[in-house]
Amino acid sequence: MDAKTGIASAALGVVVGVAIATLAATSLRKLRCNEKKKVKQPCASVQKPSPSTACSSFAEGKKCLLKDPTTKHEIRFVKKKALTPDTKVFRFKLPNSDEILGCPVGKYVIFTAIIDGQVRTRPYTPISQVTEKGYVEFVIKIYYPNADFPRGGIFSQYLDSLKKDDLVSINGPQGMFEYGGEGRVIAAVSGESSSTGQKMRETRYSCLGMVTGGSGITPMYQIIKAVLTNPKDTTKIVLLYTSRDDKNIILKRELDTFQERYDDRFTVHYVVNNAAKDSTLIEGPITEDLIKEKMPAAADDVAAFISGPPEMVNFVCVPGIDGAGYHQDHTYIFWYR
Ligand SMILES: Cc1cc2nc3c(=O)[nH]c(=O)nc-3n(C[C@H](O)[C@H](O)[C@H](O)COP(=O)(O)OP(=O)(O)OC[C@H]3O[C@@H](n4cnc5c(N)ncnc54)[C@H](O)[C@@H]3O)c2cc1C
Repeated sequence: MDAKTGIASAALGVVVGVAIATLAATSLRKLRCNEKKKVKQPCASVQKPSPSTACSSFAEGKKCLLKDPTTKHEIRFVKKKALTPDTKVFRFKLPNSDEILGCPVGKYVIFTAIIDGQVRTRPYTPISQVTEKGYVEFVIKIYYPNADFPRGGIFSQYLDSLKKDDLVSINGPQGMFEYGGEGRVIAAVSGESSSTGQKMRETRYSCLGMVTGGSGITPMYQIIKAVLTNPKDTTKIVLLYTSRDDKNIILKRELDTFQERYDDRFTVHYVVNNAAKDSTLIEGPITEDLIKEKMPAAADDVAAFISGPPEMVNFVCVPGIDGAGYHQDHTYIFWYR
């Protein structure tokens, strides 16, 4: 498969891709990931045996709900809290209080529900710590009806209508790669899912450059949290995050707190398409040039992570990261659709 078109994900046609090529550079950034001299292949890709399924790579003896990617489990809706005008944190209880979900950092689960008599499925990315017992949280954007979309989003509105103690069905984990801690990215070779026990490639990075937009922040946030809250993890992160306007920046408070607390390791650049008059943020739209300017300089120990709406991913992020010189082996795309 063409690296730039991504990789077809197994069960539900969720397309995740790995992209990019060639050389280039970057310019001024607050956080510099490449202060050390660039060394050829400092963290070269290492072929490793499959980390097998679900919990094994991070749970160490913990009891997991998700043991194989296709089995469905019911989780119970507990509560939700608004983050922005159309985004909420949803909290669900796992069947047993002594078990963890079993979804590695960077992966997602599939929700299934019967809505208006039809079986519907959608992927969502947990944002709670992977070691959290008894519950799981998701940040979900609700697509409310508007003039352009009179029905709005089917599944997100269904989730928004859940009452306390309602059950929803999930299965997983799904996804092409996971963040294994201390800079390690574990990716399936040849586009196969790691959940199938396929051959894996593990690469260690000292820096992650992330480009994302809207609810595409969820996998990035989970990785950022995993990196920064692990005292053994010294990986640096630069996040370029685009939103509709100043009020619709999902998880901004949490990201700002991370930046204050870990300013030597984490930098976030917010880009807003309709900036408020007094906005101090970068005025959008996000462009290839902005990506080249803000991303860490490409190197073998620097990875590019991309997620967001497909138009942004395809027409801005991929060309931008490509132009910044990231090699396809070091570029990981969560393809939202
Ligand atoms: C791997 C992966 C992980 C994901 N993780 C998350 C996550 O953690 N959190 C999250 O919120 N989403 C996530 N998504 C997106 C999610 O799966 C759904 O696509 C999303 O919730 C929309 O589903 P829906 O059924 O509500 O909309 P649909 O009914 O599928 O609507 C289809 C499309 O219509 C358009 N639309 C409808 N109403 C509006 C509106 N009011 N304004 C603008 N456009 C509109 C949108 O383009 C929308 O995507 C993820 C997607 C992928 C592929």
